Amino acid sequence: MAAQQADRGVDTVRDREIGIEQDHLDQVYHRLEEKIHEAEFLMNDAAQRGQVGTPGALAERDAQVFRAGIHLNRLNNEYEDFLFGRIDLLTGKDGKKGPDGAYTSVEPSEDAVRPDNTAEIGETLHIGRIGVLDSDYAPLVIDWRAPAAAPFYRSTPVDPGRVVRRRVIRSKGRKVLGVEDDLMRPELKASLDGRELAVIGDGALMAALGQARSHTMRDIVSSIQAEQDLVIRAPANSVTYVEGGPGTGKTAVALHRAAYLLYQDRRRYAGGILIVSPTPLLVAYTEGVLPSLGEEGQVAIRAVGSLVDGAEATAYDEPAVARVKGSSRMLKVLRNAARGALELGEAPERLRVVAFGRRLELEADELRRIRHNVLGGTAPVNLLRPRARRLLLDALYAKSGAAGRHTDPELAAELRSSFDEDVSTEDSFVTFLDAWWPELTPRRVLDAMADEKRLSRWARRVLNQGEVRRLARSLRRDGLSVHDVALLDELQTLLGAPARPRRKRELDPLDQLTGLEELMPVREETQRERAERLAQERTEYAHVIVDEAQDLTPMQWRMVGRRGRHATWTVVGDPAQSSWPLPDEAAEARDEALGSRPRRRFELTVNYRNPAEIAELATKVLALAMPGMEAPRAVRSTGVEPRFVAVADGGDLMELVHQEARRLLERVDGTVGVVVAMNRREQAARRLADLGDRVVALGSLEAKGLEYDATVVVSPAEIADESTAGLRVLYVALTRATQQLTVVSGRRDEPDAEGVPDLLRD
Ligand SMILES: Nc1ncnc2c1ncn2[C@@H]1O[C@H](COP(=O)(O)OP(=O)(O)OP(=O)(O)O)[C@@H](O)[C@H]1O
Repeated sequence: MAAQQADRGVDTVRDREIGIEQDHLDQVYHRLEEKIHEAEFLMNDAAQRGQVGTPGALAERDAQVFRAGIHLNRLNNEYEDFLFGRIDLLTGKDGKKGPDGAYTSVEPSEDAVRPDNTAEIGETLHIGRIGVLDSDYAPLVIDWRAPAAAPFYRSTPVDPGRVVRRRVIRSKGRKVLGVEDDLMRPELKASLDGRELAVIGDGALMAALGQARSHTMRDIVSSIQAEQDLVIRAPANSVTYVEGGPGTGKTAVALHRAAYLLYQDRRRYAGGILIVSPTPLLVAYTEGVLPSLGEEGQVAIRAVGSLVDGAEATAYDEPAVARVKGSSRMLKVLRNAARGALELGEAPERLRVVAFGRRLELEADELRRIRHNVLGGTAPVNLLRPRARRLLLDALYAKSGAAGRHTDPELAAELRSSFDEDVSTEDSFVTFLDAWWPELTPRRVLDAMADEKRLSRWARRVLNQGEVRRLARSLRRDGLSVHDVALLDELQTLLGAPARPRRKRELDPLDQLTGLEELMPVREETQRERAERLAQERTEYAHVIVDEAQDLTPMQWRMVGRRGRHATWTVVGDPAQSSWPLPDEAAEARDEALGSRPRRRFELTVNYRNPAEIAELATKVLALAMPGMEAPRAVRSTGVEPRFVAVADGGDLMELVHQEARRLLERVDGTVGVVVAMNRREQAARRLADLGDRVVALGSLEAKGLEYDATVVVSPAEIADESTAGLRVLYVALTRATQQLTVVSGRRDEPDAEGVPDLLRD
């Protein structure tokens, strides 16, 4: 107690500054409560006068209620930092104000700084998750995405603009917990309200980076760095292409960009942003970030194995199979399969009908010719069925001898149409057509490819016998693999949509009255259901964000490309982390998906995740995997070197892994990830289950994009030897930890006396 009091005494400046921010936050909440009362009043008023109001007036009123409701919702969610930033600015060059009530000038006026290097703060802005105006329309909080908030992220001591002090405010619910300041113009003696500007703390970024990790990603809204901000706010009219090493914030930036785009042009992007993520684990890890930025239900985050309706693929193929399934060579095989699968209908050899009192027959070779003729173009197979039906009728009619019976065209046409009607309603014809030109589904064709003989025919001169055998075998397995999903999507295009019964939509009577189902917070369930329905029905998006883009195979690029044919794009990735072995082929498919839109390239260069000690070790693998490629610069160091342990002769590798995971659990507060080669993941999960849910066992391909306080990387050699891209996969595994890394080696790793495996020695 005494110590606490002493601390308080020392910290009077800090306390005073926290008090100032607390007063401001109180004002913000007070204002929001006022808005909510206003909204409630309006709501009652609207209810009372609902009978006489026009739908338009009701909509406007309800929209206001909705906006107030959203504020309330967000406040009630007790975000740790509803209000998180503040900038103190010099007076601007001109006196113009933007729509958010802040001055627009980026540069200080000429007389903002006096010759003796003193200055007055001309404007103070608070930055938060949403904008709030006071009753005189002066800004109490600026939305982080508004132009006026950009200097909070962009200003640096080298290029400070008008910013003198940049402050990060930490709060929980309605209580301000702390402040951290950065001075952008340390040479100035600036004052505010007659008092010298105080500077507290030593940087919010480091505080954020040092925090323990949980199973969900946090937003970085209070500490976005300048090079990241450039990407987040890049204009959306083209392709924003971002490369950066592990931990440079690519995923974080991609998610914040989605929120930014919605803020910029909600009408255009609402419900129409798709984020493609490599694994369901990464989806689960990241999906809380957008709600924490106030964006819920507007953006679809999908794993690449769940992009096709109804598919939830999580299984991985062995590398040799994945390599075939992902390759654009599959395109030819699938084309052949989509057409060849017509034989699955098992139609009789001949078609026999009776018309105009005569038996008419088409023989096998005639039928073959007709089918060949119908399939001549590139149209989807299912959509060719009417044409097939017509050509069959033509051939039968020709045989009937009726063609020359009338010279009068009208009579001839009448005869023909009565022939067509007779024949096409005849049971034998209907049954034959169903079997001869069956309606095909992608799943049915994919299943048909599991037959090795058939597949070998469809893959002639494209795949070799070994590839055919492995591919057919993998398709005989139960359930879909991640790579199968792109094949299904391709088949869907080749076959054309089968006629789907339209899903019945339950109508809410209020929806019909006002069209406000999106706006009413009280019917949140309906809103979410609607978003879900829209997401399911949607096949194209206004903006597509691809995370870990280096991993998309050519076939996956085609699938993703189809969802953004008219979209603008943000593509983030790191070639050094690619698990796809043929980068040139993927680049070609990517370029096709992105089309000829101009590209704006960005590079992220700072590693915010790994301490320098871990980054340095990973760089050794980078040098082997991608000689000449530069690693990002680690922003901090912990003084804790990676640890190496090797299993003793006759020892049990998983036992040692268990021991090491337990050791790390005691050393960190958050999560421990154990990364093993793919074929060990079930074994590892079983063995580590007793350590509780802070420990996660992962196959090497599942580690993509994730991070943990500490990681155990098990047998680098096993991971590196898994596939031809194995070294890059190992690089991913080694770059997941924010604090500590342990490398466990088996015999195959040829560890030296210190336990350092061959692959990680100098
Ligand atoms: N400006 C920032 N402020 C605070 N934390 C940050 C910032 N930028 C990145 N981080 C943190 O660094 C970590 C890595 O970020 P992220 O996962 O987005 O990187 P990445 O480039 O996608 O990495 P990888 O390529 O390895 O998947 C995350 O914990 C993220 O929150």
